Amino acid sequence: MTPAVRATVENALKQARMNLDRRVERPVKEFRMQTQVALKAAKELQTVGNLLEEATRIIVTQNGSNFLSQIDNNEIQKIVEESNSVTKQKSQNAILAADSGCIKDDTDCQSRKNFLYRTITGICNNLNSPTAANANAPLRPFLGTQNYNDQISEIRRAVSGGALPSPRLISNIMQKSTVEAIDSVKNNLIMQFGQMVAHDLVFGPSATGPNGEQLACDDCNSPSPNCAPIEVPADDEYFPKSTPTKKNCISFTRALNGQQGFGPRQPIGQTTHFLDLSIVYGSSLCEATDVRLFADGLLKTIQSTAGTLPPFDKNDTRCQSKDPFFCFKCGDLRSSFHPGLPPLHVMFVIEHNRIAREIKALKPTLNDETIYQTARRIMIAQYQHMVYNEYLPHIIGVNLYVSSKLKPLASGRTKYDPKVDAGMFGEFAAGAFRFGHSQARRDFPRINTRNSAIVEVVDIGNNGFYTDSQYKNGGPATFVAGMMHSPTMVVDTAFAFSIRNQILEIRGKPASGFDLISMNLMRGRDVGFHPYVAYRAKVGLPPVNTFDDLIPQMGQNKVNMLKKIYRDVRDIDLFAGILAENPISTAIVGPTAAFIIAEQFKATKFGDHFYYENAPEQTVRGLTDGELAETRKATLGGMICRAFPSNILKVPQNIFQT
Ligand code: HEM
Ligand SMILES: [Ca+2]
Repeated sequence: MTPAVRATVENALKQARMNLDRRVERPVKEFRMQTQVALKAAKELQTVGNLLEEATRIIVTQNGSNFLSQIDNNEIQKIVEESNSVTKQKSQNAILAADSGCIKDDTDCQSRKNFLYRTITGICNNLNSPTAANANAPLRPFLGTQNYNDQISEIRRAVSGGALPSPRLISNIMQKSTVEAIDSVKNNLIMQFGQMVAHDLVFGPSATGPNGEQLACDDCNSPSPNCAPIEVPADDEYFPKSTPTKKNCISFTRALNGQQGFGPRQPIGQTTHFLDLSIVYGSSLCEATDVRLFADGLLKTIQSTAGTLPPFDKNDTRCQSKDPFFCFKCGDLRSSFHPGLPPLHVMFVIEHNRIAREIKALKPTLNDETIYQTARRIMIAQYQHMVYNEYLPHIIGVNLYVSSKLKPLASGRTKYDPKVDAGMFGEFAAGAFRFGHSQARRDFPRINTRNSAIVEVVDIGNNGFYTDSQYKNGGPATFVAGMMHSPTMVVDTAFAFSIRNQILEIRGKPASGFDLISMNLMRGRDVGFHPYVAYRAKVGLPPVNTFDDLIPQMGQNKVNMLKKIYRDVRDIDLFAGILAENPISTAIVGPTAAFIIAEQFKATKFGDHFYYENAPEQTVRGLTDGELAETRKATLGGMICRAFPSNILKVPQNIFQT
């Protein structure tokens, strides 16, 4: 970088700091429910991210966008530190150390320990690029670039230059145009398992105020670049409607900006991007510490009359159910979000502890750490096998599954490719893998398998961060039984009432929650998705000039629906487009979602040094041949039977079918 460029950068940073000091970010007046809570390390990144976003804006305004190509982003970290314009930028190691009081990850990638077991944060998985796909790594744009109106952060606009239609309007029209349908074959466990996989891979934290405050983003005229309020149409049937004199908006906080160089806003994923059961073991060192018992390799549990439960999290301020029905502490902050999650979380914890006890019985002299890490390694291997062997073919269909080399081998080994970045694609995280929101039904019927009767039906709509139901009626096991024996919904453009109206609604306070479908649509714009049609070429679908060109993938009715929503075919949001596509053969999603999901799971498999089928090499101790042979026999059904032996006596032959 030339001295002149450097001087321009330093000036822009100085000016940006002053602008941020003057910027009014409105914190919420009273606490609001949220799932996308940013942890400490993400907030550290945001301090720099917000500064660089503002500095980019200044440079583009003053020097034009071409100037950005003269800036060497590798030098920016140092300049930011030297210019002292933010509290000293923390390096990755400092972020790890920021978890003071918690166990430490060994960040020396050359040390042997990291080669034996995965780190908690995912650091050192890729030895050439130690922070690739670790907790807080950036989301990767599927087409290589993001789409913002100003190339920096402003939400995409319609081809006409005006605003795109409100996501709530889109959600309403999709719902009205489609008849809700239940899946005639698949059960609700496929939805719930999918959400666990989603939470393992993705956690996009929301932006906060400069001091970590929750932002108020419900003012339709909010000037904050961290807010994108969702306008409620005048004919809305649930949320307070907009009127000719006053617009009403559903609150929407943008994804936390973790950009560490000049250029566009950069969303991040706060969990490890690897498929590594971070939902169980945590993605930060403090989470990992909180869930461990630190004796005999065990994880903490609670014994209740409803069976084994995860330990309490008495500090979760989002918890709506009161003492003694505390919310739970698991490896992921969203574990008490709705009734379907704690049962699967506790199942993994029970299985971990069973394996740990077995190891201890076989080798009584092993210490806590070794037992914990060994059990964790076996658990992750079993779970990866379930995802690749049992779950994925149902989602993307057998042909793509096989041609993408996602099917586990019957024998032999896979080969790790250090050139593959396992990091999440933004379009997977905030688009394609959210197909499950259309699978979600309104309720969770609980079944007592001893008499096969439904004992209770628990609605998602008034059970967000209420865990009282987990302590009653047979506990988690009856939820799992219910999921196995009740159907899931078809993936299409119709959604369950609670999903569209009552996410995180507080009991007795109608419209205090959110519409998940409009959040998905806005999230896609927030993180810079291109319009749906831009992805089709990569998928191998024919180009689109008019709405009618979409008929082969969507059918006339869906195309009519999209015409009602968008003025130009190039305006269609990715999430709306993929849900409007008809499923491909033997899949539950259409060609575009299937393609993005397949590409992601390829990266997740071949870019993970610890993927369970990889050959053991000098640097990473993979599974032995015997261990791998055992892992290849692992099934989700088997784990369910072992976790709930007194309640669940049999499971479906195909675990994802009723
Ligand atoms: C009852 C079921 C479910 C509910 C209530 C639910 C709710 C939510 C909510 C509130 C968000 C955050 C939205 C945002 O702020 O942008 C989210 C994100 C997400 N959901 Fe779901 N979800 C459910 C099931 C599923 C399923 C079955 C899948 C996939 C198969 C899935 C995949 C995702 C993904 C990939 C994200 C992004 C994660 C993140 O950035 O944190 N969800 N979901
Ligand atoms: Ca993970």
